[in-house]
Amino acid sequence: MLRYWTAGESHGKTLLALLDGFPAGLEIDYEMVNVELKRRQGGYGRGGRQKLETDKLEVLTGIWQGRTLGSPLTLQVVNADYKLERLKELERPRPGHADLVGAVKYLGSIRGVLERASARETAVRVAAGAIARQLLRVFGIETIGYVTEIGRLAIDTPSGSLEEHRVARDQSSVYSLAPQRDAEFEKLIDDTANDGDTLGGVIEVRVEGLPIGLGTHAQWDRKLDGKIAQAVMAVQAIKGVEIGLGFEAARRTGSNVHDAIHYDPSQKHLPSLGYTRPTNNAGGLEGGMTNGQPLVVRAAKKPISTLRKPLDSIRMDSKEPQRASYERSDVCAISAASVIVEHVVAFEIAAALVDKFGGDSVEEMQGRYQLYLERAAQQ
Ligand SMILES: Cc1cc2nc3c(=O)[nH]c(=O)nc-3n(C[C@H](O)[C@H](O)[C@H](O)COP(=O)(O)O)c2cc1C
Ligand SMILES: C=C(O[C@@H]1CC(C(=O)O)=C[C@@H](OP(=O)(O)O)[C@H]1O)C(=O)O
Repeated sequence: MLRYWTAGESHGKTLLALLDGFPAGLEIDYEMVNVELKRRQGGYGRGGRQKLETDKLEVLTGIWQGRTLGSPLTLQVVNADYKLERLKELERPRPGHADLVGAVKYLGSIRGVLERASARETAVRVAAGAIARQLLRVFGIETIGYVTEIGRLAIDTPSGSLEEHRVARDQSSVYSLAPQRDAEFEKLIDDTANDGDTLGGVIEVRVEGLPIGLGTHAQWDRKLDGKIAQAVMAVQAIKGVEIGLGFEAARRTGSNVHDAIHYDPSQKHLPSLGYTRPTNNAGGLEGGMTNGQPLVVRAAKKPISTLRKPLDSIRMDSKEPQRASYERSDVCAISAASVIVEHVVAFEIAAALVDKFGGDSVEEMQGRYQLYLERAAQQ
């Protein structure tokens, strides 16, 4: 079983991720991970913190001569802005952040809660996901995440190859697939910031090259749609997850939702084994299992909670009404969230891949993967 946990506070010494169950024999590409860490730090609308940080991956355990050993991997991203001991308590909880509930629940301080609730923690989730993506690549599985909506402004997803999408996304200051519309989005973010307000948006993640049969229908907590939904929903500020048509499927009749099944023997050698679907409304998952089509996941992110023009709140000590606290903050972090969601989805796919083809090493997994494709093609 491949799984991970993270540790670390936003302004603490360091952030750690502990990956257990990662197979032996993968050569870790640090540069690829660092590119994703940098991308997560970027996107138009980020606050001052990102000028202080230059996130870099360190691997503390589980590798020898650059390759994974099959023993637990510990990933580290050090915080440049380490100042936790000097930081003061926040007196007025920010609506939408973990401040109020956390301080009540833990019978403690707002500071002690916000430090861990903060999305700074996602740096190591991206590192874990980027290493998972390197495992996926061995099996020809590729991922991308991009922004499709910011506030009320939307962009249709153009059809194109993953590679074309990557080029477009990497040219866009907001990580959309339509860099020519950046100015519109930047203006919206600037105007909102000038009003002392914040923005959220919608992200889409695509995964291509998936074989039929990752995940299972057999037990509720092993269904891959459920696992993906949990991983995505557990990203800070994500409030909705859709797979394929998602909520739109509820509004259509069955014949306008379900993807017809065709067969093309010339595609028998592909991971989709020759089964073709003229549409992909299911978003690549049926019965909690991958169906050989691209996985399409969307996530809705709420606006940032810390407002320069704060909402009503109270003082925790006296309970008298006061505006919520304000401290340095992002105005819009949807672009960063697109990187995070891509990587948490990638991790779940890698975990499902290890579940199905797992052995102790990548080489063993490859052997089992080939055997499965050969046998499944005879069904
Ligand atoms: C990439 C990213 C950056 C974020 N930056 C901020 C921020 O600067 N200020 C803030 O108040 N919330 C920020 N958030 C959102 C909070 O972390 C989040 O709302 C909070 O932890 C409460 O959790 P919940 O929204 O999931 O309920 C950010 C979220 C993400 C994904
Ligand atoms: C540090 C990151 O995001 C932080 C997420 C965050 C929050 O409350 O979630 C609050 C801000 O922290 P700070 O007060 O230090 O500026 C963001 O900058 C990061 O993504 O690397």
